[in-house]
Amino acid sequence: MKLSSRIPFRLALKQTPEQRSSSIDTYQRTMLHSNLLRLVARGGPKRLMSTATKLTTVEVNDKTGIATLTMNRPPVNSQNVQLLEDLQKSITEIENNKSRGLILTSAMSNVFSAGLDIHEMYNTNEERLRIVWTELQNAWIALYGSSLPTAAAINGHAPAGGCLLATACEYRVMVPNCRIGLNETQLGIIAPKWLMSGFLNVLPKRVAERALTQGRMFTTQEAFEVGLVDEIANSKEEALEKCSAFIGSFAKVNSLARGLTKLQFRAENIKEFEKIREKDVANFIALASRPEIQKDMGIYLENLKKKGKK
Ligand SMILES: CCCCCCCCCCCCC/C=C/C(=O)SCCNC(=O)CCNC(=O)[C@H](O)C(C)(C)COP(=O)(O)OP(=O)(O)OC[C@H]1O[C@@H](n2cnc3c(N)ncnc32)[C@H](O)[C@@H]1OP(=O)(O)O
Repeated sequence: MKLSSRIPFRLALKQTPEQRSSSIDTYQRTMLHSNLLRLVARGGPKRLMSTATKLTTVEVNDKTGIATLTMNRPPVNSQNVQLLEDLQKSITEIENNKSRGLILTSAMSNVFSAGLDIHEMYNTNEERLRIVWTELQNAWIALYGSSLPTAAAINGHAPAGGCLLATACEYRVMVPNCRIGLNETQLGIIAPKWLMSGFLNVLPKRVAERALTQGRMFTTQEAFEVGLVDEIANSKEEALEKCSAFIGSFAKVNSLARGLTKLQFRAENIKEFEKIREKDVANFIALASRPEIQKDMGIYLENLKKKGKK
């Protein structure tokens, strides 16, 4: 299955009759392929890999060779240093074990990830802020710069850092009635350029600029309509199946050629990021230490708690 051949029927209708019949044909082949993969994914024995991690698990499907990396930090997978480090360890392990692809998902029932753990940035010292931001950078680059096929099965809300992880992947499938986006401006903060790269990869510049300046959180349906997510699934299981089908679409492609091609698309963003990463840590520390930002964080945390008690 070629990626370029994944044309939904609604787009196929706008094509010439020749294009349409070829698209429908490839669409049917795609569906057949994905149904086959689903059968394999369901039936395939799963192997838990030996990750020495506390907050992530890795399961490899022996039949498909696809690894599922699950974040498991209740209640909302907020990204503390431990989770960010565990993500990196698991990604490295999946790469070293020559899995055919990586699916990122969450063990929570309604949240993919709530983004950075605000507690880790509140009332703390510069050294801790340095570690938090460096580990966020490291986790992002491990995922964004991986040559493996990557997909996110977004089985719940994905604000801020949650959206960052999802958009570092090549493909996104999301369950209904959730929200995803980079809401930084709503919080009175500015996301640095590298943090927007995944978002800018998948959205037209104009849509991305508006969403980022508004701090917009898209519903699942809205995210699908603008292309922030590629498919909607009715359940986590279906999302995992659709992600497997996406990764399976590379079955007949040379993996080295595929990986290098992917990295060529991402090289400029990665180079820019490497150039500024030290300075970016210093900027973050300066911003997060500001008394008014600290005050806002305290208020934000209080409001989250109050909302939780309602
Ligand atoms: C103003 C603060 C900003 C920080 C500024 C830092 C400096 C600048 C940096 C610049 C760039 C930043 C890049 C990335 C930033 C981030 O990722 S910041 C985090 C942004 N995340 C959010 O705004 C999401 C907040 N959470 C929610 O909206 C909801 O929790 C949810 C994800 C939609 C889930 O809802 P629900 O299932 O109803 O759960 P809740 O009841 O709301 O939450 C359960 C408990 O979890 C706590 N919690 C939620 N999110 C966080 C979090 N991000 N960090 C820490 N804790 C969180 C929540 O308080 C509840 O706690 P208890 O009441 O104690 O159970």
